[in-house]
Amino acid sequence: MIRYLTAGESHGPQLTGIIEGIPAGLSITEDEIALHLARRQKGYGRGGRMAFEKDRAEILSGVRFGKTTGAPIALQMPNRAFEKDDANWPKVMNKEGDGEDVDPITVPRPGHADLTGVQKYRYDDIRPAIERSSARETAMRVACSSIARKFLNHFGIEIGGHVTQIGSIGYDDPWESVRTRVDPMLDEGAETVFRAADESPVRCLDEELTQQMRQEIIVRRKEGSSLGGHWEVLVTGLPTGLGSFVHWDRKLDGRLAQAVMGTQAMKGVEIGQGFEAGRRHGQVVHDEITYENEAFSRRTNRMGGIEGGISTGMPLIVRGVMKPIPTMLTPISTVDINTKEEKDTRYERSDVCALPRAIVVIESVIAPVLANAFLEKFGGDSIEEIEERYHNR
Ligand SMILES: Cc1cc2nc3c(=O)[nH]c(=O)nc-3n(C[C@H](O)[C@H](O)[C@H](O)COP(=O)(O)O)c2cc1C
Ligand SMILES: C=C(O[C@@H]1CC(C(=O)O)=C[C@@H](OP(=O)(O)O)[C@H]1O)C(=O)O
Repeated sequence: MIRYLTAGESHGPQLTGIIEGIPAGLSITEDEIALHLARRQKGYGRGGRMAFEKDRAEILSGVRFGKTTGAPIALQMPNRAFEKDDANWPKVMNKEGDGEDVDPITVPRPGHADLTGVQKYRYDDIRPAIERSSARETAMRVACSSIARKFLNHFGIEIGGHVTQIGSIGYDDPWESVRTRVDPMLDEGAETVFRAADESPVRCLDEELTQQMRQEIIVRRKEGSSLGGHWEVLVTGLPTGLGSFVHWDRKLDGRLAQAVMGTQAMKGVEIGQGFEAGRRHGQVVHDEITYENEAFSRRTNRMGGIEGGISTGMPLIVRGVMKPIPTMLTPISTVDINTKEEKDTRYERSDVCALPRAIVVIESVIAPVLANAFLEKFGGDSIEEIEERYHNR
Protein backbone atom coordinates (compact mmCIF):
# COMPACT_ATOMS: atom_id res chain seq x y z
CA MET A 1 0.00 0.00 0.00
CA ILE A 2 1.25 3.46 -0.89
CA ARG A 3 1.15 6.07 1.85
CA TYR A 4 2.89 9.37 2.21
CA LEU A 5 3.53 12.02 4.80
CA THR A 6 4.66 15.59 4.48
CA ALA A 7 6.28 17.87 7.05
CA GLY A 8 7.31 21.49 6.94
CA GLU A 9 6.02 25.00 7.41
CA SER A 10 5.35 27.54 4.68
CA HIS A 11 8.15 29.86 5.84
CA GLY A 12 10.37 27.29 7.53
CA PRO A 13 13.62 26.13 5.97
CA GLN A 14 12.20 23.27 3.90
CA LEU A 15 9.44 20.80 3.09
CA THR A 16 10.06 17.12 3.70
CA GLY A 17 8.17 14.10 2.41
CA ILE A 18 8.26 10.34 2.65
CA ILE A 19 6.38 8.13 0.22
CA GLU A 20 6.32 4.44 0.96
CA GLY A 21 4.93 1.43 -0.87
CA ILE A 22 6.08 2.29 -4.41
CA PRO A 23 7.11 -1.05 -5.97
CA ALA A 24 10.72 -1.70 -6.93
CA GLY A 25 11.93 -1.10 -10.46
CA LEU A 26 10.00 2.05 -11.36
CA SER A 27 12.17 4.55 -13.17
CA ILE A 28 11.92 8.03 -11.68
CA THR A 29 14.09 11.12 -11.80
CA GLU A 30 14.14 14.45 -10.02
CA ASP A 31 13.48 16.10 -13.39
CA GLU A 32 10.22 14.18 -13.80
CA ILE A 33 9.06 15.32 -10.37
CA ALA A 34 10.17 18.88 -11.18
CA LEU A 35 7.89 19.01 -14.23
CA HIS A 36 4.78 18.77 -12.05
CA LEU A 37 6.23 21.12 -9.45
CA ALA A 38 6.81 23.71 -12.17
CA ARG A 39 3.25 23.33 -13.44
CA ARG A 40 1.97 23.93 -9.88
CA GLN A 41 3.86 27.22 -9.77
CA LYS A 42 2.23 28.65 -12.88
CA GLY A 43 -1.28 29.93 -13.20
CA TYR A 44 -3.03 33.18 -13.91
CA GLY A 45 -3.94 34.89 -10.64
CA ARG A 46 -0.98 33.58 -8.67
CA GLY A 47 0.71 35.74 -6.03
CA GLY A 48 4.26 37.03 -5.76
CA ARG A 49 5.77 34.01 -4.07
CA MET A 50 5.42 31.69 -7.03
CA ALA A 51 7.60 34.02 -9.08
CA PHE A 52 10.67 33.39 -6.93
CA GLU A 53 10.28 29.87 -5.52
CA LYS A 54 11.98 27.38 -7.85
CA ASP A 55 10.53 24.16 -6.56
CA ARG A 56 12.66 21.12 -7.04
CA ALA A 57 12.59 18.04 -4.81
CA GLU A 58 15.78 16.22 -3.99
CA ILE A 59 15.50 12.45 -3.69
CA LEU A 60 17.34 11.28 -0.57
CA SER A 61 16.51 7.58 -0.41
CA GLY A 62 14.69 4.70 -2.04
CA VAL A 63 16.02 5.31 -5.56
CA ARG A 64 19.19 3.80 -6.99
CA PHE A 65 20.49 4.33 -10.54
CA GLY A 66 17.21 6.00 -11.47
CA LYS A 67 14.96 3.19 -10.25
CA THR A 68 12.95 2.69 -7.09
CA THR A 69 14.19 -0.03 -4.77
CA GLY A 70 10.90 -0.60 -2.91
CA ALA A 71 12.26 1.24 0.14
CA PRO A 72 10.66 4.46 1.47
CA ILE A 73 11.49 7.43 -0.75
CA ALA A 74 12.48 10.54 1.19
CA LEU A 75 12.25 13.92 -0.51
CA GLN A 76 13.26 17.41 0.52
CA MET A 77 12.67 20.80 -1.00
CA PRO A 78 13.90 24.16 0.32
CA ASN A 79 11.61 27.15 0.84
CA ARG A 80 13.36 30.03 -0.87
CA ALA A 81 11.15 32.38 1.12
CA PHE A 82 13.00 31.35 4.27
CA GLU A 83 16.22 32.98 3.15
CA LYS A 84 14.95 35.55 0.71
CA ASP A 85 12.17 37.50 2.33
CA ASP A 86 12.63 40.66 4.31
CA ALA A 87 10.39 39.29 7.09
CA ASN A 88 13.36 37.65 8.81
CA TRP A 89 11.84 34.19 8.69
CA PRO A 90 14.74 32.48 10.48
CA LYS A 91 13.85 34.63 13.48
CA VAL A 92 10.06 34.27 13.12
CA MET A 93 10.31 30.49 12.65
CA ASN A 94 13.05 29.91 15.21
CA LYS A 95 12.94 26.50 16.93
CA GLU A 96 14.33 27.95 20.12
CA GLY A 97 13.89 31.01 22.29
CA ASP A 98 10.68 32.41 23.76
CA GLY A 99 9.57 34.48 20.76
CA GLU A 100 9.57 37.66 22.88
CA ASP A 101 11.00 39.70 20.04
CA VAL A 102 8.47 38.43 17.45
CA ASP A 103 5.12 40.23 17.18
CA PRO A 104 2.21 37.78 17.38
CA ILE A 105 -0.52 37.83 14.73
CA THR A 106 -3.85 38.27 16.48
CA VAL A 107 -6.29 39.23 13.70
CA PRO A 108 -7.77 36.12 12.04
CA ARG A 109 -8.82 35.95 8.38
CA PRO A 110 -12.28 34.49 7.82
CA GLY A 111 -12.03 31.46 5.54
CA HIS A 112 -8.46 30.58 6.48
CA ALA A 113 -7.41 28.28 9.33
CA ASP A 114 -6.49 31.22 11.58
CA LEU A 115 -9.29 31.20 14.13
CA THR A 116 -10.04 27.45 14.11
CA GLY A 117 -6.30 26.79 14.50
CA VAL A 118 -6.04 29.12 17.50
CA GLN A 119 -9.14 27.62 19.11
CA LYS A 120 -8.02 24.05 18.56
CA TYR A 121 -4.34 24.27 19.50
CA ARG A 122 -4.63 27.09 22.05
CA TYR A 123 -2.06 29.19 20.21
CA ASP A 124 -1.65 32.76 21.38
CA ASP A 125 -0.29 33.68 17.95
CA ILE A 126 -1.97 32.81 14.63
CA ARG A 127 1.40 32.26 12.95
CA PRO A 128 1.68 28.45 13.45
CA ALA A 129 -1.86 27.97 12.07
CA ILE A 130 -0.91 29.94 8.95
CA GLU A 131 2.33 28.05 8.54
CA ARG A 132 1.01 24.51 8.44
CA SER A 133 -2.42 25.09 6.90
CA SER A 134 -0.87 27.00 4.00
CA ALA A 135 -1.07 25.43 0.57
CA ARG A 136 2.71 25.68 0.48
CA GLU A 137 2.50 22.10 1.76
CA THR A 138 0.89 21.02 -1.50
CA ALA A 139 4.29 21.40 -3.18
CA MET A 140 5.49 18.35 -1.28
CA ARG A 141 2.22 16.53 -1.88
CA VAL A 142 2.74 17.06 -5.59
CA ALA A 143 6.34 15.85 -5.33
CA CYS A 144 5.39 12.64 -3.49
CA SER A 145 2.38 12.00 -5.71
CA SER A 146 4.41 12.48 -8.88
CA ILE A 147 6.03 9.14 -8.13
CA ALA A 148 2.63 7.43 -7.81
CA ARG A 149 1.66 9.19 -11.01
CA LYS A 150 4.73 7.85 -12.78
CA PHE A 151 3.67 4.37 -11.64
CA LEU A 152 0.24 4.89 -13.22
CA ASN A 153 1.82 6.26 -16.42
CA HIS A 154 3.84 3.07 -16.66
CA PHE A 155 0.57 1.18 -17.04
CA GLY A 156 -0.88 3.64 -19.57
CA ILE A 157 -2.93 5.67 -17.11
CA GLU A 158 -2.88 9.44 -17.74
CA ILE A 159 -4.23 12.26 -15.59
CA GLY A 160 -5.04 15.79 -16.76
CA GLY A 161 -7.16 18.64 -15.49
CA HIS A 162 -8.59 21.98 -16.47
CA VAL A 163 -10.56 24.96 -15.23
CA THR A 164 -14.24 24.96 -16.16
CA GLN A 165 -15.31 28.10 -14.30
CA ILE A 166 -13.69 31.12 -12.64
CA GLY A 167 -16.12 32.91 -10.36
CA SER A 168 -19.30 33.29 -12.38
CA ILE A 169 -17.51 32.91 -15.73
CA GLY A 170 -17.76 29.38 -17.06
CA TYR A 171 -17.86 27.35 -20.22
CA ASP A 172 -21.15 26.44 -21.77
CA ASP A 173 -20.21 22.82 -21.60
CA PRO A 174 -22.80 20.11 -22.17
CA TRP A 175 -20.17 17.65 -21.09
CA GLU A 176 -21.85 14.38 -21.91
CA SER A 177 -21.18 14.95 -25.59
CA VAL A 178 -17.47 15.32 -25.04
CA ARG A 179 -16.46 13.05 -22.19
CA THR A 180 -17.44 9.61 -23.45
CA ARG A 181 -14.00 9.20 -24.86
CA VAL A 182 -10.99 11.35 -24.23
CA ASP A 183 -7.59 10.72 -25.70
CA PRO A 184 -4.51 11.73 -23.82
CA MET A 185 -1.82 13.32 -25.97
CA LEU A 186 1.53 13.45 -24.26
CA ASP A 187 2.98 16.84 -24.78
CA GLU A 188 6.50 17.69 -23.70
CA GLY A 189 7.06 15.15 -20.99
CA ALA A 190 4.67 15.28 -18.11
CA GLU A 191 2.09 17.65 -19.54
CA THR A 192 -0.93 15.68 -20.64
CA VAL A 193 -3.34 17.33 -23.01
CA PHE A 194 -6.67 15.65 -23.56
CA ARG A 195 -8.79 15.78 -26.66
CA ALA A 196 -12.40 14.69 -26.51
CA ALA A 197 -14.04 12.25 -28.87
CA ASP A 198 -15.67 15.04 -30.87
CA GLU A 199 -12.22 16.65 -31.26
CA SER A 200 -13.10 19.55 -28.99
CA PRO A 201 -10.11 20.34 -26.81
CA VAL A 202 -10.32 19.57 -23.13
CA ARG A 203 -8.66 22.73 -21.94
CA CYS A 204 -5.57 22.35 -19.80
CA LEU A 205 -4.31 24.84 -17.25
CA ASP A 206 -4.10 28.59 -17.41
CA GLU A 207 -2.97 28.99 -20.98
CA GLU A 208 -6.47 27.89 -21.76
CA LEU A 209 -8.36 30.32 -19.52
CA THR A 210 -10.71 32.35 -21.65
CA GLN A 211 -10.18 36.07 -22.02
CA GLN A 212 -13.33 36.62 -19.94
CA MET A 213 -11.93 34.49 -17.14
CA ARG A 214 -8.70 36.47 -17.15
CA GLN A 215 -10.70 39.68 -17.16
CA GLU A 216 -12.68 38.48 -14.15
CA ILE A 217 -9.41 37.87 -12.28
CA ILE A 218 -8.12 41.35 -13.22
CA VAL A 219 -11.34 42.99 -12.03
CA ARG A 220 -11.43 41.14 -8.70
CA ARG A 221 -7.75 41.82 -8.11
CA LYS A 222 -8.34 45.54 -8.65
CA GLU A 223 -11.25 45.40 -6.21
CA GLY A 224 -8.98 43.76 -3.64
CA SER A 225 -11.11 40.63 -3.73
CA SER A 226 -10.35 37.04 -4.74
CA LEU A 227 -11.77 34.14 -6.73
CA GLY A 228 -12.23 30.40 -6.79
CA GLY A 229 -14.03 28.32 -9.35
CA HIS A 230 -14.79 24.90 -10.76
CA TRP A 231 -12.39 22.31 -12.14
CA GLU A 232 -12.47 18.96 -13.87
CA VAL A 233 -9.85 16.24 -13.76
CA LEU A 234 -9.90 13.34 -16.24
CA VAL A 235 -8.11 10.02 -15.99
CA THR A 236 -7.79 7.72 -18.98
CA GLY A 237 -6.50 4.19 -19.28
CA LEU A 238 -7.94 2.87 -16.03
CA PRO A 239 -8.83 -0.81 -16.19
CA THR A 240 -12.16 -2.07 -14.90
CA GLY A 241 -12.30 -3.46 -11.39
CA LEU A 242 -10.47 -0.89 -9.25
CA GLY A 243 -12.17 -0.31 -5.90
CA SER A 244 -15.06 -2.30 -4.47
CA PHE A 245 -18.63 -2.06 -3.21
CA VAL A 246 -18.10 -4.58 -0.40
CA HIS A 247 -17.24 -1.99 2.22
CA TRP A 248 -17.56 1.78 2.48
CA ASP A 249 -13.87 2.49 2.71
CA ARG A 250 -13.08 0.45 -0.37
CA LYS A 251 -15.34 2.41 -2.73
CA LEU A 252 -13.19 4.19 -5.28
CA ASP A 253 -15.42 7.26 -5.43
CA GLY A 254 -15.32 7.65 -1.65
CA ARG A 255 -11.55 7.36 -1.60
CA LEU A 256 -11.16 9.94 -4.35
CA ALA A 257 -13.51 12.33 -2.57
CA GLN A 258 -11.39 12.13 0.58
CA ALA A 259 -8.24 12.99 -1.35
CA VAL A 260 -9.92 15.96 -3.04
CA MET A 261 -11.60 17.27 0.11
CA GLY A 262 -8.32 16.92 1.98
CA THR A 263 -6.91 19.63 -0.27
CA GLN A 264 -6.84 23.26 0.85
CA ALA A 265 -9.84 25.38 -0.21
CA MET A 266 -11.86 22.58 -1.85
CA LYS A 267 -15.52 22.80 -0.91
CA GLY A 268 -17.13 20.14 -3.07
CA VAL A 269 -16.47 17.17 -5.29
CA GLU A 270 -18.54 15.17 -7.75
CA ILE A 271 -17.97 12.16 -9.96
CA GLY A 272 -19.26 12.41 -13.51
CA GLN A 273 -22.56 14.22 -13.77
CA GLY A 274 -22.57 14.51 -9.98
CA PHE A 275 -25.02 17.09 -8.65
CA GLU A 276 -26.63 17.46 -12.07
CA ALA A 277 -27.75 13.81 -11.89
CA GLY A 278 -30.03 14.74 -9.00
CA ARG A 279 -31.82 17.26 -11.18
CA ARG A 280 -32.52 14.77 -14.00
CA HIS A 281 -34.53 11.55 -14.22
CA GLY A 282 -33.14 8.04 -14.58
CA GLN A 283 -33.81 7.51 -18.27
CA VAL A 284 -31.42 10.33 -19.16
CA VAL A 285 -28.86 9.69 -16.46
CA HIS A 286 -27.83 6.04 -16.58
CA ASP A 287 -25.27 4.94 -19.15
CA GLU A 288 -26.54 2.21 -21.45
CA ILE A 289 -24.30 -0.84 -21.63
CA THR A 290 -22.90 -2.05 -24.96
CA TYR A 291 -20.81 -5.01 -26.05
CA GLU A 292 -18.44 -4.42 -28.95
CA ASN A 293 -15.14 -5.99 -30.00
CA GLU A 294 -15.50 -8.55 -27.22
CA ALA A 295 -15.68 -5.90 -24.53
CA PHE A 296 -18.36 -4.27 -22.44
CA SER A 297 -18.62 -0.52 -22.66
CA ARG A 298 -21.10 2.33 -22.03
CA ARG A 299 -22.83 4.56 -24.61
CA THR A 300 -22.34 7.59 -22.42
CA ASN A 301 -20.26 8.30 -19.33
CA ARG A 302 -22.52 10.26 -17.03
CA MET A 303 -21.40 8.17 -14.06
CA GLY A 304 -17.87 9.41 -14.67
CA GLY A 305 -16.22 6.00 -14.86
CA ILE A 306 -17.37 4.50 -11.54
CA GLU A 307 -20.34 2.25 -10.76
CA GLY A 308 -20.73 0.48 -7.40
CA GLY A 309 -17.48 1.98 -6.20
CA ILE A 310 -15.63 0.15 -9.00
CA SER A 311 -13.99 1.60 -12.10
CA THR A 312 -15.94 0.85 -15.29
CA GLY A 313 -13.04 1.30 -17.71
CA MET A 314 -14.51 4.55 -19.03
CA PRO A 315 -12.57 7.77 -18.44
CA LEU A 316 -12.71 8.80 -14.79
CA ILE A 317 -14.29 12.24 -14.38
CA VAL A 318 -13.75 14.04 -11.09
CA ARG A 319 -15.04 17.57 -10.72
CA GLY A 320 -15.03 20.00 -7.86
CA VAL A 321 -15.17 23.49 -6.52
CA MET A 322 -12.51 25.67 -4.95
CA LYS A 323 -13.64 28.56 -2.78
CA PRO A 324 -12.24 32.10 -3.27
CA ILE A 325 -8.87 32.76 -1.63
CA PRO A 326 -9.41 33.96 1.99
CA THR A 327 -6.66 36.62 2.03
CA MET A 328 -7.92 39.80 0.37
CA LEU A 329 -6.53 43.28 -0.04
CA THR A 330 -9.87 44.93 0.69
CA PRO A 331 -10.61 44.05 4.30
CA ILE A 332 -13.68 42.38 5.71
CA SER A 333 -14.70 42.32 9.33
CA THR A 334 -13.14 40.11 11.99
CA VAL A 335 -12.31 40.12 15.72
CA ASP A 336 -8.90 40.38 17.45
CA ILE A 337 -8.28 37.13 19.37
CA ASN A 338 -6.87 38.99 22.39
CA THR A 339 -8.83 42.21 22.73
CA LYS A 340 -12.05 40.80 21.21
CA GLU A 341 -12.43 44.13 19.39
CA GLU A 342 -13.91 44.25 15.93
CA LYS A 343 -11.12 44.73 13.40
CA ASP A 344 -10.52 44.85 9.66
CA THR A 345 -8.69 41.81 8.28
CA ARG A 346 -4.97 42.21 7.69
CA TYR A 347 -3.42 41.53 4.31
CA GLU A 348 -0.32 39.56 3.49
CA ARG A 349 1.09 38.48 0.12
CA SER A 350 -1.41 36.15 -1.48
CA ASP A 351 -2.75 34.55 -4.61
CA VAL A 352 -5.87 36.22 -6.01
CA CYS A 353 -7.03 33.08 -7.78
CA ALA A 354 -5.08 29.84 -7.33
CA LEU A 355 -7.40 27.54 -9.24
CA PRO A 356 -5.20 26.89 -12.30
CA ARG A 357 -2.36 25.71 -10.09
CA ALA A 358 -4.64 23.95 -7.59
CA ILE A 359 -5.69 21.67 -10.43
CA VAL A 360 -2.16 20.27 -10.55
CA VAL A 361 -2.55 19.50 -6.85
CA ILE A 362 -5.83 17.67 -7.48
CA GLU A 363 -4.33 15.70 -10.37
CA SER A 364 -1.56 14.75 -7.97
CA VAL A 365 -3.48 13.82 -4.84
CA ILE A 366 -5.74 11.42 -6.69
CA ALA A 367 -2.72 9.57 -8.12
CA PRO A 368 -1.82 7.64 -4.91
CA VAL A 369 -5.50 6.71 -4.49
CA LEU A 370 -5.64 5.24 -7.98
CA ALA A 371 -2.21 3.64 -7.65
CA ASN A 372 -3.34 1.94 -4.45
CA ALA A 373 -6.53 0.65 -6.03
CA PHE A 374 -4.41 -0.63 -8.93
CA LEU A 375 -1.96 -2.33 -6.57
CA GLU A 376 -4.79 -4.00 -4.64
CA LYS A 377 -5.95 -5.56 -7.89
CA PHE A 378 -2.68 -6.38 -9.62
CA GLY A 379 -0.30 -6.07 -6.67
CA GLY A 380 3.30 -7.11 -6.43
CA ASP A 381 6.58 -5.92 -5.04
CA SER A 382 8.22 -5.01 -8.32
CA ILE A 383 7.11 -3.46 -11.58
CA GLU A 384 8.04 -6.69 -13.34
CA GLU A 385 5.79 -8.78 -11.11
CA ILE A 386 2.89 -6.35 -11.48
CA GLU A 387 3.34 -6.28 -15.27
CA GLU A 388 2.99 -10.07 -15.39
CA ARG A 389 -0.26 -9.93 -13.42
CA TYR A 390 -1.58 -6.94 -15.32
CA HIS A 391 -0.95 -8.39 -18.76
CA ASN A 392 -2.43 -11.77 -17.78
CA ARG A 393 -5.60 -10.26 -16.36
C1 LIG B 1 -2.75 26.05 -4.65
C2 LIG B 1 -3.38 26.83 -3.54
C3 LIG B 1 -2.95 28.11 -3.27
C4 LIG B 1 -3.51 28.86 -2.25
N1 LIG B 1 -3.06 30.12 -2.03
C5 LIG B 1 -3.60 30.87 -1.05
C6 LIG B 1 -3.14 32.18 -0.80
O1 LIG B 1 -2.22 32.68 -1.46
N2 LIG B 1 -3.71 32.88 0.19
C7 LIG B 1 -4.72 32.36 0.96
O2 LIG B 1 -5.23 33.04 1.85
N3 LIG B 1 -5.19 31.10 0.76
C8 LIG B 1 -4.64 30.34 -0.23
N4 LIG B 1 -5.11 29.08 -0.44
C9 LIG B 1 -6.21 28.57 0.36
C10 LIG B 1 -5.83 28.27 1.81
O3 LIG B 1 -4.67 27.46 1.88
C11 LIG B 1 -6.99 27.56 2.52
O4 LIG B 1 -8.17 28.24 2.30
C12 LIG B 1 -6.71 27.46 4.02
O5 LIG B 1 -5.64 26.56 4.27
C13 LIG B 1 -7.92 26.99 4.83
O6 LIG B 1 -8.27 25.66 4.52
P1 LIG B 1 -9.69 25.30 3.86
O7 LIG B 1 -9.93 26.30 2.78
O8 LIG B 1 -9.51 23.92 3.32
O9 LIG B 1 -10.75 25.40 4.91
C14 LIG B 1 -4.56 28.30 -1.47
C15 LIG B 1 -4.99 27.00 -1.73
C16 LIG B 1 -4.42 26.26 -2.76
C17 LIG B 1 -4.93 24.88 -3.03
C1 LIG C 1 3.63 29.21 -1.04
C2 LIG C 1 2.63 28.73 -1.75
O1 LIG C 1 1.36 29.22 -1.73
C3 LIG C 1 1.00 30.03 -0.65
C4 LIG C 1 -0.29 29.50 -0.12
C5 LIG C 1 -0.87 30.40 0.88
C6 LIG C 1 -1.95 29.87 1.72
O2 LIG C 1 -2.37 30.59 2.66
O3 LIG C 1 -2.43 28.75 1.48
C7 LIG C 1 -0.44 31.72 1.01
C8 LIG C 1 0.64 32.29 0.21
O4 LIG C 1 1.86 32.23 0.96
P1 LIG C 1 2.90 33.46 1.02
O5 LIG C 1 2.21 34.48 1.88
O6 LIG C 1 4.13 32.96 1.62
O7 LIG C 1 3.09 33.94 -0.37
C9 LIG C 1 0.85 31.49 -1.06
O8 LIG C 1 1.99 31.93 -1.76
C10 LIG C 1 2.81 27.60 -2.68
O9 LIG C 1 1.78 27.22 -3.28
O10 LIG C 1 3.92 27.08 -2.80
